Amino acid sequence: MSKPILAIYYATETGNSETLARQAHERAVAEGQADAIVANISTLKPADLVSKQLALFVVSTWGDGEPPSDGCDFFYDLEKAQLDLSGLRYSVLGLGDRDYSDFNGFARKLDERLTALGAKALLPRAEADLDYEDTYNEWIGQALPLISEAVTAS
Ligand SMILES: Cc1cc2nc3c(=O)[nH]c(=O)nc-3n(C[C@H](O)[C@H](O)[C@H](O)COP(=O)(O)O)c2cc1C
Repeated sequence: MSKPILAIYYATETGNSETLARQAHERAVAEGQADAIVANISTLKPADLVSKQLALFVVSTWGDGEPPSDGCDFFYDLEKAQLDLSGLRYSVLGLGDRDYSDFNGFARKLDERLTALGAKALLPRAEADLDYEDTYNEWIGQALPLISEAVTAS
């Protein structure tokens, strides 16, 4: 199999998740993942994930535990899809607000669905509140060494 390329996807309504995903991408490139890509989740079809080996998802939650609008089509299709994602290692960072009853509901549903399709979590889902910087820094700080290890071992 070819060297894994890191793909970072974001789903956002007001841009916070995109900002963090782009920061994560810059940091990944600086730390050696030169071919890493960053993209809106709306550009992704669930079947595309079958051929991916490493992915990070930065997603917010809207409505009451729902995806932001750019994540709706992807997640609707992912819920219906019957795919073997056992070749994929991934992690989800959720952005939310603890004042909502379904805190980080979409991040949780996405994580659970990826696991149900056979994908393996590189590290547990992180759930950030409105002050998301510390949670983001801790999550990306843990994720990137694991990604480097996975690339080196492949
Ligand atoms: C109308 C509205 C609904 C929201 N619903 C939820 C929710 O159900 N659960 C949650 O954890 N956060 C909820 N949030 C908080 C957002 O997820 C949070 O502000 C996040 O940082 C937005 O990131 P984005 O700019 O990437 O969309 C909601 C915010 C608004 C304004």
